[in-house]
Amino acid sequence: MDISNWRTRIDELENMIIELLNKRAAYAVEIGKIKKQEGLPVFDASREQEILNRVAEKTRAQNGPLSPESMQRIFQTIMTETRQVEK
Ligand SMILES: O=C(O)C(=O)C[C@]1(C(=O)O)C=C[C@@H](O)C=C1
Repeated sequence: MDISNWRTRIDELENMIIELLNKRAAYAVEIGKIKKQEGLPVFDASREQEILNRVAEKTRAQNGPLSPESMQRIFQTIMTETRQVEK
């Protein structure tokens, strides 16, 4: 396969990732509404740590090519941005 074929595949995956990230954020918006009703803070350090641990574990099990640390950085950014839509 040539570069342009691989890029087409990447483009397709990006569309899926965008859709999934927006779906994830939409669920978080619902969590944000409940937190507001219950007077809870948006930031939940223990939940974020739990996600980061699971992300590293799953990435390790898949054997890369992304490292567990790299995947954790990606998910940390996702959660930081998600907090913004919950406000
Ligand atoms: O699970 C929650 O409580 C959320 O608000 C969602 C979420 C996330 O993006 O996964 C976002 C902010 C919190 O700090 C923890 C997790």
